[in-house]
Amino acid sequence: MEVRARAPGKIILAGEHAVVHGSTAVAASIDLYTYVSLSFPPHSVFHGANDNSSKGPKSMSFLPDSVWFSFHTTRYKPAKVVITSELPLGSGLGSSAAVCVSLSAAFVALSDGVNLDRSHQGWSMFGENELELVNKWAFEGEKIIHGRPSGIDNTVSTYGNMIKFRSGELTCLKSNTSLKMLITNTKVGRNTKALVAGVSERTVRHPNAMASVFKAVDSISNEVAEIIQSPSHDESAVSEREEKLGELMEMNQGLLQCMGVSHASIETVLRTTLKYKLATKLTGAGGGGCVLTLLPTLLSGTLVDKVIAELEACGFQCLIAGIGGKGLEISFDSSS
Ligand SMILES: Nc1ncnc2c1ncn2[C@@H]1O[C@H](COP(=O)(O)OP(=O)(O)O)[C@@H](O)[C@H]1O
Ligand SMILES: C[C@@](O)(CCOP(=O)(O)O)CC(=O)O
Ligand SMILES: [Mg+2]
Repeated sequence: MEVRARAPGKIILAGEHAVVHGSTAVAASIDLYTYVSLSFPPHSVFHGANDNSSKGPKSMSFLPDSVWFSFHTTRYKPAKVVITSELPLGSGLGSSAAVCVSLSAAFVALSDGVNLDRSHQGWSMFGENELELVNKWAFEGEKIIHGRPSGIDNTVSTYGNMIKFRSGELTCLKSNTSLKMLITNTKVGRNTKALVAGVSERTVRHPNAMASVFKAVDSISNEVAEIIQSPSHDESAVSEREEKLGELMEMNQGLLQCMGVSHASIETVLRTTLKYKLATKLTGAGGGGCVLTLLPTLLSGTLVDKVIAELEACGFQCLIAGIGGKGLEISFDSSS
């Protein structure tokens, strides 16, 4: 029996870092995935606890009040885990959450006591209870990688869509029109754990100033969420909405700079896109990594190509991903 799980990456439209300190943030899943395959080789032999020749869970059960697996320690069975990812790692697109979500999902799918139709062909979704369970486990995994995660990345990777998130509470945002974002990967490596710790240290040094920054970000995120959900029936309403969103992205970027998480490479992307009057902000932890540029609906394809060419000439990598799609999915293969 093999189970495959796939979980998407994400972009944060507003509120990264501040969300760790209780502010609202807005995020959307993107159509780039991390895949986990978990299989038990056929005819594998169970080993006793004192037999060190093979390690791995025979079966798992969930303790309702805890958020991690309970392994049966008396007997072991070898398992093979293969992880592949379409996401660049450590770039702000939530690869850490995607690997935690997909890995947790694979374990949940094969654990005892979970009622699933394992004969179903192709990708399928978990029920509400399983999603909640996976999200909790993935949050525990994010704690190992991020140190102090807000939970927004694992939540949007689990549930997909576009979400508003604050202190563990998520609201699904319903948008009538699509948003188009250019994602520029500066290819400057960085580490979320270190950047999140840096913001916390600055908060200790300047508690009042930082509280005001986080409050401003909270207002920005709430306004972004409102705009995303506002009806925009005609062209002028769409343009007005895009102008407001662009302005809020620029304001958010200014506040991220206040938090100390921008970078020379991010500033280069900002300057380049500003020449085309396009709004840009970093996404994720910053310090390099990926940057978002809002592409207005009426912007010509030629102009988009020109911006991309100029950014790529700086050594950056550009992509346009589908946003707000599906979250976690699983599939079973009983023949293997
Ligand atoms: N496919 C993967 N396989 C193994 N580890 C991974 C994978 N994807 C992410 N990680 C872990 O997550 C880290 C990157 O997470 P992070 O710094 O939070 O950036 P981001 O989540 O934006 O990609 C990697 O250094 C690695 O430890
Ligand atoms: C900076 C932060 O808001 C998002 C981090 O995202 P990423 O790991 O850079 O993809 C941290 C968090 O919310 O846990
Ligand atoms: Mg991460």
